[in-house]
Amino acid sequence: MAHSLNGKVALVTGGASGIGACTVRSLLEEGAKHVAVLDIEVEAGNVLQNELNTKYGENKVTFIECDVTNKETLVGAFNAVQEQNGYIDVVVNNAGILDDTPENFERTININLTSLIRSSLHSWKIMHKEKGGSGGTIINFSSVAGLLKFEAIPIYSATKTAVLKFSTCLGDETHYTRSGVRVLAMCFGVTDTPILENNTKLFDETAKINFKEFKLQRPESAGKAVTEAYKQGTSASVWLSNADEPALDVTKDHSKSMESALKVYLKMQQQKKKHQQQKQQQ
Ligand SMILES: NC(=O)C1=CN([C@@H]2O[C@H](COP(=O)(O)OP(=O)(O)OC[C@H]3O[C@@H](n4cnc5c(N)ncnc54)[C@H](O)[C@@H]3O)[C@@H](O)[C@H]2O)C=CC1
Ligand SMILES: CCCCC/C=C\C=C\C(=O)C/C=C\C/C=C\CCCC(=O)O
Repeated sequence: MAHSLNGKVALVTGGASGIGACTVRSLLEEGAKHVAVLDIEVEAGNVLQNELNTKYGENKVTFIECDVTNKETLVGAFNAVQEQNGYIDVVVNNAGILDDTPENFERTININLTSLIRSSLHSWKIMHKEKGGSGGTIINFSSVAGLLKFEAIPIYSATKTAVLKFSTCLGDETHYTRSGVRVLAMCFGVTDTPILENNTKLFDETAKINFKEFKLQRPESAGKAVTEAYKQGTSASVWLSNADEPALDVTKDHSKSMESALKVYLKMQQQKKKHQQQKQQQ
């Protein structure tokens, strides 16, 4: 059965830029009644809110300044959205960073995994049919780094693998039957967003990739894939959004994702090897 976004209230963490902002746009395109954007980037959040309220009508989007790692602020933001809209039907846990430096790896885990779990469990509590809720959907952002092996980013990859496992367990049919809470996982291939600018903060400097040489996925394709997965996905399903191709359900066959993703990443591996050889020759 296809699910509809018409009239739904959604909350997107880290929704002020990149894939999150494109997800906000796609949710509104699909008829969402209201979208709350939680982010630490106040200027970008306000600009997005104003732009989309002009386009779609007053009070369609609310920006809330929120660091997802702060428990009180996160729960406060959920409460504010519930008070304003009566309910939250869809939670998109998008906020994430890629910083595998030894100095900052704990923040990467905290944002990408701990806060995502906290947000999911809070959403679960609100939406759970046996706890007074009416069901809903949680969409958690993993990555091709949760499906394939990218040795240059071990910490980021660990968080994304854990997100994948957490989401497929929480969304399992045994839970879904009772909770009415669908949990989906999205795996994106490399997508052209500000996260690439932090490509300098790598675990291993020799792995530096020049992304300018590749045709990267457009963030709009990733945002569209999120709403496609929302419409079609069963609970605990895993979706791949790579190279601007339509969203692909890879729950049963992760090798499909390999097939699609490897075309791009084999080329990256070659570039990396060349870079390493050049360094050795210096
Ligand atoms: N761009 C890519 O190639 C891929 C991205 N992803 C995932 O998609 C998600 C979004 O990434 P992008 O849009 O690419 O990055 P981005 O850097 O454009 O967006 C991330 C957003 O999260 C916000 N954010 C960061 N820390 C936060 C915090 N503590 N509290 C609240 N908001 C916070 C940022 O301000 C920003 O608006 C991340 O989870 C990322 O891991 C997954 C696969 C590929
Ligand atoms: C090596 C750092 C890549 C930085 C790219 C920026 C963001 C990507 C976020 C993702 O979730 C995508 C996941 C993996 C990166 C894909 C390819 C990098 C290849 C790295 C390698 O082979 O060494």
